[in-house]
Amino acid sequence: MLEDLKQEVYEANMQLPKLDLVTFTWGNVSGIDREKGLFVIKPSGVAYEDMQPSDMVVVNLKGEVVEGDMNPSSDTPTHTYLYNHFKTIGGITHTHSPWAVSFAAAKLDIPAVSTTHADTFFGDVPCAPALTDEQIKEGYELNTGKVIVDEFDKRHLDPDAVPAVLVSQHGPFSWGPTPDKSVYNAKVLEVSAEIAYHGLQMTRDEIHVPQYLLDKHYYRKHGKNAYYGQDNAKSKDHAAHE
Ligand SMILES: O=C(CO)[C@@H](O)[C@H](O)COP(=O)(O)O
Repeated sequence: MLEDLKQEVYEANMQLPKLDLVTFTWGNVSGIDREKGLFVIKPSGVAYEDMQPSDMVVVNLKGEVVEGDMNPSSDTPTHTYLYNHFKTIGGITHTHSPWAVSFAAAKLDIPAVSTTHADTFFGDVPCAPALTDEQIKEGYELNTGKVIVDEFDKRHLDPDAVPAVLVSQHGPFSWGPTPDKSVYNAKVLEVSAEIAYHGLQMTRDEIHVPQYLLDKHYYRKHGKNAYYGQDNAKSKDHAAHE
């Protein structure tokens, strides 16, 4: 079942060590077949060099394993929650990449301070709040997903415009239309976090990129303005400035 998707998710997971995004097994990538309502995720705790496409685990949107001999990633409840609530995404990556985790440890958003960031993320990448004791008792991974979605709802953020988040004291989750794209976004996030950290250390000045730059990059990437639909007069006005 889903052999092509297993191959695609396997190859995306193999990128994590190659891109220096993981230590040991501290990362996972999944991909979804929306028509079948099933997603594929790497097995938990298996070294990347020992992993095979056939080891990938197939999970339904209730988070139940429907095929696979190994346990799915321990972050499967979070992937499940995100696929159920962010309907446009096709792949999710989670890592413990150190620069992004440093901002998560400090409970800080990653500020948009460079075009490196703005080319991929339309604005600051939010840090979702730490889970309460009750949420942890209810189920850490499940509530990690809920905390992410609640934070995006609270900030009125479009997950396609900002395809990543930090979970306090845990680390980054990124997503995209494909597993491969979610890994790309994870790497851009890590590089952006390192740039932001150094920029913030070097000056007390305001270093956010100007809003028009975020708008411009979003327009170039999505062919529409973040705040306006295609048919809005302002978007034509905005396009005139491209
Ligand atoms: O933070 C944690 C565990 O505490 C997880 O993110 C694991 O690091 C992911 O490992 P897999 O279960 O995917 O192998």
